[in-house]
Amino acid sequence: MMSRMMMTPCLLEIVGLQACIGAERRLGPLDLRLEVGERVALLGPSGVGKSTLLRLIAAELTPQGGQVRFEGRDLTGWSGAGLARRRAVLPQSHAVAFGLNAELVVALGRAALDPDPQGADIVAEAMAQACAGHLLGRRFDTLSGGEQARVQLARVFAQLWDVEAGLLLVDEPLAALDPGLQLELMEAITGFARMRGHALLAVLHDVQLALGHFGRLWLLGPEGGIRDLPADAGDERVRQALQALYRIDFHRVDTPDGPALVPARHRRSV
Ligand SMILES: Nc1ncnc2c1ncn2[C@@H]1O[C@H](COP(=O)(O)OP(=O)(O)OP(=O)(O)O)[C@@H](O)[C@H]1O
Repeated sequence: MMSRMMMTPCLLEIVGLQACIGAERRLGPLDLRLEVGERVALLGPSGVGKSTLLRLIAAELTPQGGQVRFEGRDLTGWSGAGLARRRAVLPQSHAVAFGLNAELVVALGRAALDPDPQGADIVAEAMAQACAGHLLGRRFDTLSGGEQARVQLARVFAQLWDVEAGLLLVDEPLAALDPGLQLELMEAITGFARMRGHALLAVLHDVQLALGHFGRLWLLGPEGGIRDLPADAGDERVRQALQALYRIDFHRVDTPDGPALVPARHRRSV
């Protein structure tokens, strides 16, 4: 793996990226790198600009300054179809045409790809992998929030099903799910990415999921800068940085799964 990563150019390179956040705040300038197969959780307080950054990386927004390079090429040099073959985006909210059934929504993930006789099988397998196999034939707009989230996850799985070393961008993919399903889908997402060598960048609010399933944390603060730290609950720098970010204390506790950071009941005074 190491020799492959040394030979492969950086998957995603963010150089001096700047953007507006609402009317008054700015994001950046940011300099960040994501290598092939890496897993990074993007954390920060609500409204700080996480989705905005993800949309800049997805080429859905244009920066005010700087560059996002994907596979060595500025995003402005990619066609929509070219990007769709190499990276998939799961946004925080989805608008879906009235009346589509679940497998049609999943098949939309492959709409920009060449026609494939295996397409229907891939859709069914992607739904199974996203714990949505039982929703085949159901109308999307009759599904619960958690069921819709699984179908949308299956859509991005279908898009990158037969791609290697691509990029998966997901924005709060587990927000509408119960704790058991959160864990199951977190493992489905990381397992899917690991098997194909995809890099994964996920906006999350759950610190424990971020620490347990990712290699690095990008901590986005209200001043528009990012701290890049290992996703290691045993690292005191991580505890300190999370405390400053969310303005709460975190207790470090030992669990059978290793160290964990648990929010304290009192608010931090400074
Ligand atoms: N289209 C838009 N027009 C105006 N303001 C916007 C727009 N999109 C986002 N914003 C503002 O930019 C700021 C950052 O929004 P963003 O969705 O990136 O934050 P976030 O960190 O992802 O938040 P959350 O954790 O609550 O999802 C917010 O104040 C938001 O109101």
